[in-house]
Amino acid sequence: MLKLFDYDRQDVANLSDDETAIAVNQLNLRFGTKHVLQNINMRIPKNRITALIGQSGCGKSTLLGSFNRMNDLYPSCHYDGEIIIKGRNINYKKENVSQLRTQVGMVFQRPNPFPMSIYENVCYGLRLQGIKVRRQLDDAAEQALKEAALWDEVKDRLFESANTLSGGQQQRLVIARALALKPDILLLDEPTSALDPLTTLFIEELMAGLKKRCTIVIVTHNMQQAARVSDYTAFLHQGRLIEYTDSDTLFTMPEKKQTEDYITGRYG
Ligand SMILES: Nc1ncnc2c1ncn2[C@@H]1O[C@H](COP(=O)(O)OP(=O)(O)OP(=O)(O)O)[C@@H](O)[C@H]1O
Repeated sequence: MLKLFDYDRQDVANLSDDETAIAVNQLNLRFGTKHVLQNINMRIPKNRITALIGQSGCGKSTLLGSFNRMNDLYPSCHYDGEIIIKGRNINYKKENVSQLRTQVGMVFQRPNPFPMSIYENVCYGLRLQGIKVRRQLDDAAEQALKEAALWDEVKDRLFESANTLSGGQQQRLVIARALALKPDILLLDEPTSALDPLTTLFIEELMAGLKKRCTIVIVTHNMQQAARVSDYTAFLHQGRLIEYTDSDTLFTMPEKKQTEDYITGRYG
């Protein structure tokens, strides 16, 4: 299978702190009495793409949302264990969650541009940070739109409503909005499942380029996509991390029978 990007294969079981973007230690998460993530331990490497795969309901999105405390939005959610990002345990009660979410950006399945212009969408987070200087906003918007491979398509219509863009353009706009804040980590929750195959490939190529500047974690139901774009893949089953290794090994020589059953389509 053709990989979009070559990489030096690292052993994710033995990453040093310097090589690690996210270290998860003994993470347990419950919604009410439902134990959704069970004793998760993993290290996600910096500047690589890591895919989370598994059957519907196995906890992929919940694990992804743990990396920027999205699950805090649900009052029934309780968790313990550590998630270390840049030396800080982000599960610490006093963590500054809005600052965390600028460092750890998130893009969802359905493109969700705000009902405002293309330009204002990209500048939204910067304005919240208090940046007012027009030149600074212009430069940041241009850079983020270029990084999201959207600049050429929108540079002459920056002040039109974001709703006039196609679905694929809207998803790249949402990526640009996150990139404008210079995140260290980008979380993508099924970012292409609402897009056509060509647009999907375009976004996959974009991801391969983006990992030079940030760490990417992606939830996907599409195993071809995981095999194509990710350097590492974690397979979850009923809230447990069953197998986590480089994607070539996971998709060609999985160690666990449950992984093999899933990737060969025997269940899920
Ligand atoms: N806010 C919530 N309140 C209660 N239960 C929840 C909540 N969010 C998720 N769950 C439950 O937690 C479990 C894991 O859900 P999650 O969305 O993480 O799975 P997933 O693997 O991402 O599934 P899918 O592939 O279908 O999106 C499911 O049983 C789900 O019903």
